[in-house]
Amino acid sequence: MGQHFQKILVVAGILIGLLSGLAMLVGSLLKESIPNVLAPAERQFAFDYVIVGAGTGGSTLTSLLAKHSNGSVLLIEAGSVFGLLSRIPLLTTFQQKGINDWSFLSVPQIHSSRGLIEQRQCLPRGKGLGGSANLNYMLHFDGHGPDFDAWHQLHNLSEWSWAHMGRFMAAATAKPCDMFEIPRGYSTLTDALEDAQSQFADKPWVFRRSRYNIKNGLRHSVVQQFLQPVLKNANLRLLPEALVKRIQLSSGPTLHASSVLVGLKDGENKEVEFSIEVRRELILCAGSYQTPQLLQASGIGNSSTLAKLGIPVLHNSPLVGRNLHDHFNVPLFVSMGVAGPSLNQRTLLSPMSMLNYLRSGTGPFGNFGVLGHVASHEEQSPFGITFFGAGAIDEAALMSISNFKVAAFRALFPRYYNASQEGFVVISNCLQPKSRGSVRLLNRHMRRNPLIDPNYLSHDDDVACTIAGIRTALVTSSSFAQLRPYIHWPKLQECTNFGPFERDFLEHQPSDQYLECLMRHIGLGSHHPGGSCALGSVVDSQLRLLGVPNIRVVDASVLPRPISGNPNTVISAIAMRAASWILKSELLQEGRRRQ
Ligand SMILES: Cc1cc2nc3c(=O)[nH]c(=O)nc-3n(C[C@H](O)[C@H](O)[C@H](O)COP(=O)(O)OP(=O)(O)OC[C@H]3O[C@@H](n4cnc5c(N)ncnc54)[C@H](O)[C@@H]3O)c2cc1C
Repeated sequence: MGQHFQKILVVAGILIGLLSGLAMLVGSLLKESIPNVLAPAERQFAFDYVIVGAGTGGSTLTSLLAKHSNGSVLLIEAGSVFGLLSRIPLLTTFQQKGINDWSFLSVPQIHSSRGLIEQRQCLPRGKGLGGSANLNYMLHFDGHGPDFDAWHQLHNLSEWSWAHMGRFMAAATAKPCDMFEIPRGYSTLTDALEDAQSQFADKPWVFRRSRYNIKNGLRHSVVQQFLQPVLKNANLRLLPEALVKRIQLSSGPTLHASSVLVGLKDGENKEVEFSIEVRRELILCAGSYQTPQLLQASGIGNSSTLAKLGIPVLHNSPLVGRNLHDHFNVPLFVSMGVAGPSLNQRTLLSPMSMLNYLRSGTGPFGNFGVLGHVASHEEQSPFGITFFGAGAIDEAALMSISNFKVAAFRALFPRYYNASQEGFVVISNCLQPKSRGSVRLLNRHMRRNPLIDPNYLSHDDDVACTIAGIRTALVTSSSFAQLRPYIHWPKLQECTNFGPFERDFLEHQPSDQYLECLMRHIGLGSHHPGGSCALGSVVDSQLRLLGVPNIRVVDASVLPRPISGNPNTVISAIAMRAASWILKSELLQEGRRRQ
């Protein structure tokens, strides 16, 4: 039944894709071809700004430099364009493990992931224009002021306080008409969340219905918001399907990046390499895994680690690749005794669902199914709870993107075989996890994946904080009673020592030991990695690499601590902040030249 359901989803997706493709005008497809591609004859040119990676950070930054700078800009991206599938919100997970996903796997985890094959987590990352912003679940988060103030307090980074960053967040946020918000009354689950908001008004909890980067039923990512409008600007060139393999440094008055070595595959799949000269700045936007990979492969990192790998050290920067952080999610399935409607075969195959999507971009195909969130920002245990309105979870589809072992998947979703099930998934996490991992190299070849160790749950406080989220008891509160919910506490063989008996699951909350065991078996990474070239330790307060100031890092790797929510818009805001400094320094230089 599971595979049958997946086929139905794929067929429905293809149908909708074809029809909406036609309806959206052939023009939207034509836009997919990339203008201003760097011609072979232009490879000898020097560029004022060379930007590596066209993801969230890279696309946002490129748009501002292409618009406002007097210099030339080259954007180098390892992938090409994303297809139409990336734009249909509900079908976005079908891109994972495809050509637009780097499809990384973590190293085997020590403290978690015991229900996953080889204890390894899937770590999807977008590849192509838009990067992970075109692979992500499109959820928007307005930012949380105290996150930025904490950077300021802990690292003395006053330029990053909320007083400075608030307006950049506002500028990075799409206009309300370019977003989609789950409306009131969308389903019985959203009704229950509204009721819970009043019932728990005395708690320091923030309730919000999901807001998405979706416009007219289609993903509206940094590509549409920022990159597309500048693609034809005369000062911009793009180099797609090109991998930056090495940064070359020169000494001179100060140590600086002078060029990058680029590799691309020719028609016969042979590697062609050439160098591109950097005149002013090299800006790394390759994301939390590949920015530290590229730096280390180039000889910029911890000197003793690099020496052990036989990589000549160009610059000792001991903390490159350290401090990697990510949220860690614990999903629990809740079946309901009433109609949601939740995401299941019946809803998806209803002619009204398809009609609504084709007519107005609304209905279940027009969002990703996450309906709302609850966040508690208490200092001790800041936790988040996400409500994903899916009743029927397709086994083959989820297993392929989660790396679950069959037994773990079936314990988590015991009704996996019922494609018409009504229900939802409650996902708890710690908003400020303290566990820290690393990005290291196996060797210096950029076409080899780096060794990524998120080191989930290595800090015990993360366990306690996540348990606080699971124990909020929202689902068992009277606000949810109308749904006739039943929490399916997973009956994992490995956790039976801690698990209560069958009756106790109904009557009591399971013990902390059981919840911890569960978490260490079935918890999944959130795909929010950050911190591997952190502000204050690898880059200075203006994101310049300490010791090599004409290299700037503008992506999630600069986040010193996790973001208390979804990070995408924050990364765009960081890119805007970086652009303001770059443009200001241009103005200053010009002023000096004129004097
Ligand atoms: C499955 C998934 C779901 C998510 N859901 C959400 C969500 O709902 N809401 C939210 O806010 N966030 C979400 N995120 C997180 C968010 O999308 C990322 O945090 C954000 O996009 C990271 O931006 P970035 O600029 O750091 O890196 P990326 O966007 O990953 O960009 C890096 C780019 O660099 C390119 N690149 C890498 N190495 C090289 C090289 N050597 N040479 C040339 N190019 C290179 C890559 O191909 C890529 O395009 C999700 C992420 C994933 C993967």
